[in-house]
Amino acid sequence: MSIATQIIGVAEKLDHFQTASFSPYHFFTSKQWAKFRADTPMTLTADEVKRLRSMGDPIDLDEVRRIYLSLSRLLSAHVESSQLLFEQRNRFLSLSDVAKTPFVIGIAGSVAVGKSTTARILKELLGRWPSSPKVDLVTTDGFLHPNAVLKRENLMQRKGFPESYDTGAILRFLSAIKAGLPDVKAPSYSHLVYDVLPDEYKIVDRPDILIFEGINVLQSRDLPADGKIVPMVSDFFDFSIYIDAEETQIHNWYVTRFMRLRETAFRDPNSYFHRYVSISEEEAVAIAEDLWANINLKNLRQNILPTRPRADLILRKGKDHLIEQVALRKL
Ligand SMILES: Nc1ncnc2c1ncn2[C@@H]1O[C@H](COP(=O)(O)OP(=O)(O)O)[C@@H](O)[C@H]1O
Ligand SMILES: CC(C)(COP(=O)(O)O)[C@@H](O)C(=O)NCCC(=O)O
Repeated sequence: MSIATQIIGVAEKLDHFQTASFSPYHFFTSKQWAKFRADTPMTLTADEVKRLRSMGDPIDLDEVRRIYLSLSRLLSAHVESSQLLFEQRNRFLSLSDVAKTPFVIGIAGSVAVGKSTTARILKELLGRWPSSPKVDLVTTDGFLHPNAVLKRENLMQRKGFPESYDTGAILRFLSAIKAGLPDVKAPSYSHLVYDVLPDEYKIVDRPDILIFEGINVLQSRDLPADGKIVPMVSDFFDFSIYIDAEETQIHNWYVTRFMRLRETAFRDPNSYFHRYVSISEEEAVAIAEDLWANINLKNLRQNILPTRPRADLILRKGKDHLIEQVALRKL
């Protein structure tokens, strides 16, 4: 057999591993996925969905019915079984008065892919299941280093890259949450001023579920030279979701959103991007293209997309932010 034929043979075998039977995931079309909602009642109204969606995301009640009812039903099954396991373990170990720890769901994906909308819809839906009346949502942008630090370290062009976050603070926050501590503080970020808000915190007080959303939540860490084992953010997750879409789609959503923000949020004189209101449309598109190509796309390719295989569930979007395929990790 020639070397070329052998190489093709190996390539075909590798390709075979990518097919469904060798994949660690079950794949569903959105139509198949929609059937799993069974008789889950729709607990949101069209107006609530409008209020929860981010700018430019056309999600409506049909999409919630198609995708999110099945998802909230599946997640609530996971929450209930982990609560049951918690009780059984306490009985087994004769432990009493053990603080209940929140079920933590991580949501990852590119800038502008629509993580915030998914997180807010899930928060509302999950909060209406009897097993999880209290659901909190925290985004990782609050854990970014303040602009003053990023400027000093020459990292303003690396906002969103692993080194722009205070990973130690994220790990301390999640450790406190998983220890069942009351009144844990999460720092806040403002997209308007494009910076962390000093002395503004969200208090997370022993929710049933914590949704932790951000581009970086499935990232691993380099092993430190001293050989000490450091936990990863995802070590604290009970379930993780990656929101996925073609690079060209996300690029389009990012630039379109930037141009719409120019008509709205950027008009506020406090907006970090206020100076882009008075420039020409062509110049503004060029700024958005530059931010996309030099920061967010690089980050997507280098640090975000490589984490996709670590997710328990991958929601794959097509055009108009509509979910076309759902991949669920086999148990
Ligand atoms: N410059 C900005 N000014 C105001 N709001 C913004 C700005 N950039 C992003 N946002 C809003 O912040 C939220 C988070 O955006 P992003 O981090 O890109 O994640 P995603 O689009 O995946 O939710 C979205 O609701 C978005 O509309
Ligand atoms: C703040 C972000 C890094 C998103 O962070 P996340 O909420 O995912 O932690 C992102 O919105 C951002 O500001 N990126 C830098 C380039 C830009 O201005 O688009």
